[in-house]
Amino acid sequence: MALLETSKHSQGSVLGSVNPDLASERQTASFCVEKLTALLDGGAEQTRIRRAVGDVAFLLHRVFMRSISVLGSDKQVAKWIPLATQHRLIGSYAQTELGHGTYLQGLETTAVFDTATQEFILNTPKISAMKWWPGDMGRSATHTVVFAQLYIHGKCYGIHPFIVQIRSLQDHSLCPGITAGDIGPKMNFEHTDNGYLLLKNVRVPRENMLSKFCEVRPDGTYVRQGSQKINYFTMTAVRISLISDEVLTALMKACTIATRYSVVRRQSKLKPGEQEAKILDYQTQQEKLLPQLAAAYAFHFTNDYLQELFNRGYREIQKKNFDMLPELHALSSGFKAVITQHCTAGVEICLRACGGHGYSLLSGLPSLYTKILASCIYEGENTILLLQTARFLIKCFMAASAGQPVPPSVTYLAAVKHGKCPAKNKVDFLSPDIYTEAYQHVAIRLTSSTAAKLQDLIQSGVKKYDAWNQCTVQLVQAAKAHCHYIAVKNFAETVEKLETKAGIQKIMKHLCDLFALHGIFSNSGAFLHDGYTSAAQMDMVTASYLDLLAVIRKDAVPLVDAFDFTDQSLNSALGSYDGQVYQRLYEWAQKSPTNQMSPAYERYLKPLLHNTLSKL
Ligand SMILES: CCCCCCCCCCCCCCCC(=O)SCCNC(=O)CCNC(=O)[C@H](O)C(C)(C)COP(=O)(O)OP(=O)(O)OC[C@H]1O[C@@H](n2cnc3c(N)ncnc32)[C@H](O)[C@@H]1OP(=O)(O)O
Ligand SMILES: Cc1cc2nc3c(=O)[nH]c(=O)nc-3n(C[C@H](O)[C@H](O)[C@H](O)COP(=O)(O)OP(=O)(O)OC[C@H]3O[C@@H](n4cnc5c(N)ncnc54)[C@H](O)[C@@H]3O)c2cc1C
Repeated sequence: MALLETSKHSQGSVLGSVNPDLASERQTASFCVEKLTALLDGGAEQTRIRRAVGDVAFLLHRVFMRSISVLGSDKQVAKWIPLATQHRLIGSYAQTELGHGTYLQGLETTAVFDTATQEFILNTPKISAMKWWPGDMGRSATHTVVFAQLYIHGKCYGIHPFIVQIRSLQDHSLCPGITAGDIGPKMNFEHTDNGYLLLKNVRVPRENMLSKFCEVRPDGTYVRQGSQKINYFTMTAVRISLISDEVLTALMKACTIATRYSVVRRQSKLKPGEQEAKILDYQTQQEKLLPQLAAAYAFHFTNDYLQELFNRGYREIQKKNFDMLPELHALSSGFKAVITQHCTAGVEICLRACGGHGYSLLSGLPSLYTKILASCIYEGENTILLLQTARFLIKCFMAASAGQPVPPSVTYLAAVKHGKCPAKNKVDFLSPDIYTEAYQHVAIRLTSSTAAKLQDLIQSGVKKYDAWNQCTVQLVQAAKAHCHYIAVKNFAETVEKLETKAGIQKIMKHLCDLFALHGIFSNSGAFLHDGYTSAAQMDMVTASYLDLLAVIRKDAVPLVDAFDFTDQSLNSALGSYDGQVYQRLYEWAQKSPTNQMSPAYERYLKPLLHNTLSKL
């Protein structure tokens, strides 16, 4: 869809004036929007830089670069990263095959080391081994990181990454032994040419196996530092980057579009005798949109926490200390799944909250939704990743129960479980201690009860793998509860440290309360299950939750303005900064290709209509 004239800056208007209904929402902000934007960017200087650079178009190219930067030796980084940074090559990440995406041990592409020529010979032994899905592989990429089973002197060492040139830098023709193309149409993911790749006796030099942690010496000796899963580390890195770069941005854009539209759209009479109400004045509309807004802020701060943990873990790994890797894998996996799932559902809620106009491509919402839906699948299908988190939780729960030390994010598993929620009235549920403890209680209960079921099954003679499979639904629940507890706890701790001036801490506290209470309100069974909270206390949660909607509603527009998206990046007739919705819808519709005379008229309609004419 063509980008029609929109203001280049988030505070501009090409149509001259800002819709008064939207303008009035900006006069009553309880906090400084510019300061909140700076907080989200990590400082005013970062805001200035971001505004200057604009939205960096994300290519799979960065996943290629990330593979080399985390798995490549210093020499390989020095050689390949400058070429990729200057776009003197276009990279791709070729791991998934037609027959395997999740089960990496099952990948069938082979890389056999030839000591005579000091090369690896890569092959696609059968159709199911064909690389299938790699982004930019279809037409664009000149190079790719291929994940293949490494064989030396007939012994398999598991999957390893190899840099392979697939297209000529002179004329973009396919290199010898390479067959590649596009995998065909997808559910609106056309901005990337996902492709297929077949390898037939493709030879690459020994230096092309990424060798920061694993190396093949000239005589064929294999040397590895850290666990064999270190070759999965790119995925850990991308899962964390993915959250901010792709998924959270989509939710923030959807919240911006739906919120601005909801103060411009007037529909039905709320107060008899007055003009039609802004749809955001309806409690149900607030209950659709404001928890999504709270989640966007919550997960922004969760991502800061993950990024800090990753940076710390990566520094340790570079010192060859791999102790943090399991916790990093468990958290990145769990949050990639929880946040992609929540943001996908959130974007859909925003789309549906805009009525018919939300369904128009001109709203920008359908393309946000279909694009973000893919994030629940790629970079690790969500169920698989939640089971990885659960595997870590069960291991740590057993260790904690035996009094052994466990990583910081799971020390709570050894905490004494509280019998009952101490809240006496609805105000108590605005206390982070009260709701954080409630989330902790549920997380401990789900992990401990599933661990007990697992143990009972095994002790009753069920094979371990069968017992595990019979617990996977509850293991997924435990993993989600673990992540929600950490997200709530982290949001509350972050708010505690915020500056009180400029009204930022107050509005963030309201959003933190809303995020936490929305989770309890919409998943009340988990909190009522063992009597930890009573039905009366659940009524208190509901009362505080609904009160918060009215409080936050007043700041809804300033809260989305703080995301600071330009009209160009929103690409939405409903969400532009000036709120001139109807004018833009009409203008954009007139210019839409759907308004060109269809060839079907000449071929089908005209003969029919002329035939009718002759009969009238
Ligand atoms: C700067 C960048 C910008 C990016 C900006 C993003 C924007 C993005 C835009 C869109 C871009 C689309 C990009 C899509 C790109 C793909 O989709 S790439 C392909 C993604 N594919 C996957 O994620 C595959 C998922 N599958 C897997 O990871 C593995 O098969 C599984 C599920 C972890 C199982 O592996 P396995 O070898 O069978 O291992 P398993 O027996 O389950 O576990 C063995 C041990 O390994 C450990 N382990 C497993 N994995 C790991 C790991 N990763 N780390 C550490 N330990 C691990 C386990 O914890 C376990 O430990 P213990 O419990 O034994 O102590
Ligand atoms: C838009 C898009 C872009 C992509 N880009 C890339 C790329 O650039 N590079 C790349 O290498 N790959 C890419 N992929 C592939 C992607 O990584 C895989 O599709 C993903 O890892 C899921 O694997 P799969 O397709 O084999 O699904 P499967 O694993 O076959 O999943 C199908 C179903 O089986 C279930 N299942 C599978 N195993 C288990 C189990 N052990 N326990 C319980 N349930 C199980 C899953 O939960 C799921 O419900 C992309 C995919 C998409 C959609």
